[in-house]
Amino acid sequence: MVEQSKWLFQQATIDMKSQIASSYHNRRGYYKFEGIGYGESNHHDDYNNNNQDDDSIEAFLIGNERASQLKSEYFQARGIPKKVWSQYSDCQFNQWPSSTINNNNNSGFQRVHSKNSINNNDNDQQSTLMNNRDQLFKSTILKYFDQCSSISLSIVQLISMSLGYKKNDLDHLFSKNDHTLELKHYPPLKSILSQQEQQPQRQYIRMNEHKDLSCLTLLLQNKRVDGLELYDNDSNTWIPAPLIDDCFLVNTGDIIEKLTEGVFPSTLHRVVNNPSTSTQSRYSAAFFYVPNWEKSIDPLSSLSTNNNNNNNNNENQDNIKKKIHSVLGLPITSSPIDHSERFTKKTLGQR
Ligand SMILES: O=C(O)CCC(=O)C(=O)O
Ligand SMILES: [Fe+2]
Repeated sequence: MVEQSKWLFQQATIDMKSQIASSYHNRRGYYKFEGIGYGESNHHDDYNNNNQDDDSIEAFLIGNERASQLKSEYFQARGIPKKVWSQYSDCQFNQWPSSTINNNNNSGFQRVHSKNSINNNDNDQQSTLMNNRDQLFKSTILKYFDQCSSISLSIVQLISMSLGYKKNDLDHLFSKNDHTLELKHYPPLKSILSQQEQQPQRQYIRMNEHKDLSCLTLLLQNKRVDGLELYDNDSNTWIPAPLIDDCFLVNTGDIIEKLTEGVFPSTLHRVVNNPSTSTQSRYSAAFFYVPNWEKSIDPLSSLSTNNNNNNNNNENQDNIKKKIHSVLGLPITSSPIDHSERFTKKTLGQR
């Protein structure tokens, strides 16, 4: 996975990244954001700025590849024919880096990789190699997405059993695998490095403290470059999360806190710049495991009373909807909640 991140963030050119740039209508794809300290400005349009001194964090976001199925209830309720679901602006779709669409359009990606080409034959070979590289990226990421989905389901099932409920009591919430995977690249901080010469021990915040609005987050970090810190409520201190080879870090999010009525509280965390690794890039892959967008999020304990307690369910649904919308700063509408909205770049500075 880290190899795939390195390929996308380090080898793809600005042109290639801009072709898969996320937008207001489709937040999936590539974008940059300012994560340091309290800087909340987003560099949404800054992929055109190829400034080597840019300290912004780069991100690439995908969701379930079968995007149009995720909101089937929504489309059906509005009588929208299935064949046009994928064209609706409500439908987010994955954007994959592709050298094939770039081959003949003089893209930066092709230019970089054709530098050593001597003749057309070489160019063809280069294209084939690049095609294979794109496909490897896509297949690895999609496989990783699927594997994270199954691991997360197993963890949720363990949580359910640990609280005395049936193993499969929560399964229905996740039947569509409507999750989000976000790769991130924290480049070495040029601006901070110069300040560090004066204060070598000082730590800098690269992503502000926040709780994830997911059920669970599986976090993969590259070896040796740590930086994640968790807040310990007992000692009121930040504790660095040690890097353990071949292990995920599993963060609990707001939704599991709601489902378990606080038994599994949402973890407050942040990313800092470890002074000893300031000169290195940090890569992370955060998999946000969330319920299907149309599901209401009710405490597990309400399962037995669900059938005769509809008013209460609506109240719970309204409360979580208000919470999500207040975090996002979005208007409250009568549409079902799109849980994945909270991972947009708009929220990153605030989390
Ligand atoms: O990059 C990391 O290690 C953490 C990222 C994170 O907390 C998030 O994206 O919510
Ligand atoms: Fe997070």
